[in-house]
Amino acid sequence: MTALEVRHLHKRYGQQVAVNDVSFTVEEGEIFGIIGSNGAGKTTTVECIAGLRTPDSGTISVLGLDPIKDRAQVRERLGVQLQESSFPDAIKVAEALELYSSFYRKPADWRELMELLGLTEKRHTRYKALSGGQKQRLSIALALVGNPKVAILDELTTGLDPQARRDTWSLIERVRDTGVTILLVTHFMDEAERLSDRVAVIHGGRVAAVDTPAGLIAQASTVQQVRFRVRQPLDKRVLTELRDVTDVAITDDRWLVTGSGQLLSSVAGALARAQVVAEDLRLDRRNLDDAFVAFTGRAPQSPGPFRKEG
Ligand SMILES: Nc1ncnc2c1ncn2[C@@H]1O[C@H](COP(=O)(O)OP(=O)(O)OP(=O)(O)O)[C@@H](O)[C@H]1O
Repeated sequence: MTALEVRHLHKRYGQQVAVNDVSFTVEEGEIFGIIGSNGAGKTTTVECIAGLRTPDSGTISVLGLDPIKDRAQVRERLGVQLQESSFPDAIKVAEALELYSSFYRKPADWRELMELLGLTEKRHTRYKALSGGQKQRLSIALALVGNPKVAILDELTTGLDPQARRDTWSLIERVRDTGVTILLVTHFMDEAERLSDRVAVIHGGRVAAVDTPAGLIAQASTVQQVRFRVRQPLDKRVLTELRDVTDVAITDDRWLVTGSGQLLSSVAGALARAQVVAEDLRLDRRNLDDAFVAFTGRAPQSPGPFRKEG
C-alpha cells in the first residue's frame, strides 16, 4: 500500500522557486531517502508533506489524507524530526517525552522509547546538558512518541561522530522493522546508500532520479575502471585491443584500464593469455557519490565536523 504520494508539487518563496514539479511515492514499510545539495528543495518538500507549509500547487497524500485539510488526523499518524530541533534548555529527557506523548490520542509507551533510544540513563538530565548524539536521539524519540505510521527524519546524523552515526542507523533499521515507513532526508550519500530501499535525487527543486541505491549507481556507471600492478613487461596493446577497453593509463607499475561491459573479466582473461601475473587486480566500486555527481553535476557534501558523543 502507498504510504506517501506527492504529485506535481510546486512551492516558491517570493521569486525563489524552491520546489519545481516534484512527484514521488513511498510504499508502506519503506525507508525512502531524499538526497540533494544545500538548497535543493528537500526540506521544503518534507515541510509540505508534514503540513507545515502550504504548497502553491500539486497534491500530497499521507496514508490517503491531505496534510492541510486533514491536519489533525495526519498529526496522529505522522512523526516529524526536522532540522535543528530546539527544546527549552531546562527540560529533562523524561519530562520532554512525557509532555510530547500527552499531545497524542494513542501515544507509544515513552519509557520503552527512552530505553530503545538508549536514553534511560539520562532521563533526569536537562536538554542543555545532553551531548550532540543524545540530543539527536531525543529528537528521534520525540518524532516517534506519537506512535506514527510514517516518520520524517531530516538530517538525522548531522554533527554526530562516526560511531554515533552507525548506532543511529541501526536504530532506524529497528524502527522500520516495527512497521514504520520512513522518509529520510540527507545530504550524506553513505547514509542514504546504507539505509534507503529507494532514493530520490533532488536537484534545483526537481527530481533528477528515483531508484534503489544500486539502481542509481548502475544508471550512472556506464564507465568502469580496473586497476592492477605488474612487475613484468606487458605490451599495452594486449589491453587496448580489447573491445570493452577505451583507455589504458600506466604510472610506474600501476595500470588503470577504463572501459565498459565485462571489463574486469576481459582484462583478467587478456592478462592470463599473455601469461602476466597481475597484483591487486580490482574493479573500482562505484558508489552513490558517483551517481550523485552524475545526476546533479555536483560533488556531495562530506559529513563535516562532528561533535563527540558524551
Ligand atoms: N523560508 C524561506 N524563505 C525564502 N527562501 C527559502 C526559505 N526556505 C528555503 N528557501 C530557499 O528555497 C530553496 C530550497 O530550500 P530548502 O531548505 O528546501 O532546501 P534543502 O534541500 O533542504 O537544503 P539544505 O540541505 O541546505 O537544508 C533554497 O534556495 C532556499 O534558499
